[in-house]
Amino acid sequence: MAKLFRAVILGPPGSGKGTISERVASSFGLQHLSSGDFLRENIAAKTEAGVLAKTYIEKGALVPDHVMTRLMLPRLVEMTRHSWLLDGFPRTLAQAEALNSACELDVVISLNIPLETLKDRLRHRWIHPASGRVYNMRFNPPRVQGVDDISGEPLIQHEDDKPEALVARLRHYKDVAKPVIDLYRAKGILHMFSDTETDRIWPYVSSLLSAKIPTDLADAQRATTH
Ligand SMILES: Nc1nc2c(ncn2[C@@H]2O[C@H](COP(=O)(O)OP(=O)(O)OP(=O)(O)O)[C@@H](O)[C@H]2O)c(=O)[nH]1
Ligand SMILES: Nc1ccn([C@@H]2O[C@H](COP(=O)(O)O)[C@@H](O)[C@H]2O)c(=O)n1
Repeated sequence: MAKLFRAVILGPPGSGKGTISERVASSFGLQHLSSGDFLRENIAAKTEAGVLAKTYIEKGALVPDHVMTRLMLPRLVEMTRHSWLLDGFPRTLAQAEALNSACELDVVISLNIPLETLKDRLRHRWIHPASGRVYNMRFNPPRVQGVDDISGEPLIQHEDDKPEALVARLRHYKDVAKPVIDLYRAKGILHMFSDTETDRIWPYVSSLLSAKIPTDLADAQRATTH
């Protein structure tokens, strides 16, 4: 069986992790696990972790490391037989060390996007909660404003995308992300991408993964996901 491929995508809120992760999943057949979406699923299901996490997310704060690790690592065990791309976790050094003790990563992608670009993107982000489909009134608008293209259900904006919560998220992200980025740079697996447009970053991410993911694995993964 071809060696499985494990990757992480890092970046501040609004940097395009979800957008690029969907393209990676579609192009290379990796399973995309978004920690933010998984948290929101747990919040909606009123699980113990979800109820606790909600109190932090509403304040634009990070969920404590032990809660995130206890939530994410068992989910990764369920995905043991798949190649995957992890989005939004790890967010802190403690989370990165917990992840590193559980599995070996092949690639870490880090998105470096200007602050004003992030603010503008999140101001115009609309989401269909049930599916997690993400829209942007300037980048990928829905056919009908405020309505999900597939289900016809209403779109919402995340509370923590609102400007007052966003400033806290962005300031805090910088403080906690640096040691994580330094850790993966020291491991020699960090690949940093900087631009204001996802469409300009994507070709470089795609080339990197094409070089790193064994062809037989990519073909096998695509076959299972299409
Ligand atoms: N204008 C513009 N919007 C973009 C671009 N790339 C992504 N977006 C939009 O910007 C918003 C943020 O993109 P996401 O992919 O959700 O970013 P993220 O890093 O996953 O954000 P979090 O979930 O908050 O961590 C979404 O509404 C995207 O549709 C781009 O190149 N230009
Ligand atoms: N490792 C993480 C991941 C997420 N959070 C909290 O969830 C919110 C939404 O996450 P997105 O990836 O969709 O932005 C985020 O703002 C954090 O409050 C976390 O605490 N730790």
